[in-house]
Amino acid sequence: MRIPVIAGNWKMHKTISESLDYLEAFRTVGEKNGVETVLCGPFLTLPALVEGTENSSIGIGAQNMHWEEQGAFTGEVSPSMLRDLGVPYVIVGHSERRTLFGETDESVRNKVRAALAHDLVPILCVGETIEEREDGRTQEIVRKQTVEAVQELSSKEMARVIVAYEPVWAIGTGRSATAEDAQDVVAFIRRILADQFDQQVANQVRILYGGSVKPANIDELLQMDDIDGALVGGASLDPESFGQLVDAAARRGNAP
Ligand SMILES: O=C[C@H](O)COP(=O)(O)O
Repeated sequence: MRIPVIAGNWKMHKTISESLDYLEAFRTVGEKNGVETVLCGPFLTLPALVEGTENSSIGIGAQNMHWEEQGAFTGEVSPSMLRDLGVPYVIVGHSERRTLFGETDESVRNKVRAALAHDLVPILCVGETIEEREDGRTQEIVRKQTVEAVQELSSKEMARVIVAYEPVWAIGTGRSATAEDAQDVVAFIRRILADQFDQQVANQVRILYGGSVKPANIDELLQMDDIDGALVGGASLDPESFGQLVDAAARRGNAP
């Protein structure tokens, strides 16, 4: 059985002291058996988040990293720096990185490989824009982004990757994909993984949905066979609502 994942992406929100206040409130609601809970804060908050979640099951993630070990890359953070800090997860290829910061399929591939080589779990984001969806190109885009990112991995490496399907038009817009539409694309990603690797690997990989996930729509999303959790932006900023999402995943995990 795939363990559900609820990952919060704070994006460029929260100072160190705000992060600590958040943890104070979240620690009691965020730890649930059978759910992998992850908080991805801005780089500066990561040491406080790692320290503040010691002896808890809450995992901490970065929102980006460079793929090189070290070098003349002003402003960048390397995988070994994250590892050294005790950060186990990293978001890779978020659409905001792709569209606002020029991230390419090639850099995403390099980052996925580097994350795995440093024993970090990459949360690989893929998803189409509204124009691509309206042109009927969702599958083409999602296939390209997925294949380009994972094509050089071994099956063992692939099984450790978490994939997040995030249609760009649903991010921060309040307009979530319907659970059925999200399921269709997530199932399609699983078929791509079966083609690229094998069915066993495809069955193992956790695939999340992201895009305007909130307490009001999480249950229907989690009822879908192939959706193993959520990558959450806005609703992860409030410990109460993020806790409700974790609760929903715990209920799903406990369901017969
Ligand atoms: O990484 C998270 C996604 O971009 C979703 O953001 P959102 O929940 O605010 O739509």
